[in-house]
Amino acid sequence: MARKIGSRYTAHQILGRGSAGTVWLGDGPEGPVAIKLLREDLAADQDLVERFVQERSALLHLDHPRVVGVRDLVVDGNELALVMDLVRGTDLRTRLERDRRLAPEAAAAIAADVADGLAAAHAAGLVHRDVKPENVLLDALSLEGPGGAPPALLTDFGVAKLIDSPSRTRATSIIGTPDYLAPEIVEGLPPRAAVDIYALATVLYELLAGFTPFGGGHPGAVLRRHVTESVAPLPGIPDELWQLIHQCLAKAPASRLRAVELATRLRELLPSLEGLPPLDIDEHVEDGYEHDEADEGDGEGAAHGPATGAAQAAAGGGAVPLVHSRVGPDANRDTHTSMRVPAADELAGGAHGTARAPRPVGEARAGSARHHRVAERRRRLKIGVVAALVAAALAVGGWLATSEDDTGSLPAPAAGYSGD
Ligand SMILES: Nc1ncnc2c1ncn2[C@@H]1O[C@H](COP(=O)(O)OP(=O)(O)OP(=O)(O)O)[C@@H](O)[C@H]1O
Repeated sequence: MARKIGSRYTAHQILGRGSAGTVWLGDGPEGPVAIKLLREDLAADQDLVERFVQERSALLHLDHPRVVGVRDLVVDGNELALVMDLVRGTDLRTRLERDRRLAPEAAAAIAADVADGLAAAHAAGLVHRDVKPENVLLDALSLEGPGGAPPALLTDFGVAKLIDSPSRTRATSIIGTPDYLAPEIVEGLPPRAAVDIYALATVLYELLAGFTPFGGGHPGAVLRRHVTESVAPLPGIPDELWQLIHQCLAKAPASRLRAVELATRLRELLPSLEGLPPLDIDEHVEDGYEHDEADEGDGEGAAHGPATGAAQAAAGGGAVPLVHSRVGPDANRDTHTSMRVPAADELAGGAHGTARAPRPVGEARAGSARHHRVAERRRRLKIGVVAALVAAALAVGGWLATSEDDTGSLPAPAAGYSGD
């Protein structure tokens, strides 16, 4: 059902829902648009509305082909809406869920597009603060680029910052999505452009690997890993591509490349990545056995229990807002996180910490998406084995009860799995 947004826009149909609100397909004086209608509780926040208006000109002036343009900001009674360019296509999360991993050329091309968008934003003094696959839209109507990748556009500029108003978060809170948060944010430093580079390198890693480098398990554990753990090269990854990712995942913000350099370096690499297939990195994990003992021996999963928050979302391929959603679409959930900044000893592992040496590549971390896929497979296997044993026992019992020919011999047991 159509609804008016301010005096100039009409929203027709819901395109999707995020944690900050609902995105509608709409139209305005210049044709079709996407309208992000912020959640009521956000729209009712006076401080947020003021920031919204303050950000107005910065957002409206960020005009770049790799950034979803914000055309208008509407404050109308209790409604707060961002009117954006309409992108016909899907978001990168949806593509990743479909393909699980992208070929290096396509992954690098998409990351280069996003880096271009970030370069323009950073030059304008804007930090995105929430770079993740959900915030990258793929334009299905334009010509495909290298590796068959559709042109990518970065969206949701300014939203993380808007949500980060003093009345909504305290000075010690963290804003962002845990898997993509740079270590300096976890340590409580103000977010600068380098946080976007770290998040983009995380996205690029995820496009290649199918999982993020530090995700999985309790959100607090994810934050700590950003600060304490290093990441090993993905098997089979071209060395130069790995060097770029590695440099942009540096703990020290100053060691990371700037967006414009990253875009250039990625584009320079594209010819050498042409035709390479997606990395073949966790087929053995898919088989579900090779690293089980190591996984289960890692106390982290045990300490935090199975598939809480981040791991559940990661297992489903989704990003991991620290504040869990309430029931139902567009529920009154918080955007991103209001988690406090961990103390130094907690980051270092502390008395109850779980800091560990870097894992060998390919090993699933307890609590990670892969760990839970393995654990789930093992659980199903166990259920199957128990069911088979019960069936066998019933069969034997039935045979004993009904056998007229009591020779003392039992039927041969059915062949079945006996391991684990
Ligand atoms: N400009 C746009 N054009 C077309 N579709 C869009 C546009 N912006 C967002 N969408 C679609 O609307 C949906 C919700 O987007 P939204 O930005 O609200 O949430 P999100 O980024 O997925 O999650 P979150 O806000 O929790 O980070 C997404 O599926 C996205 O594909």
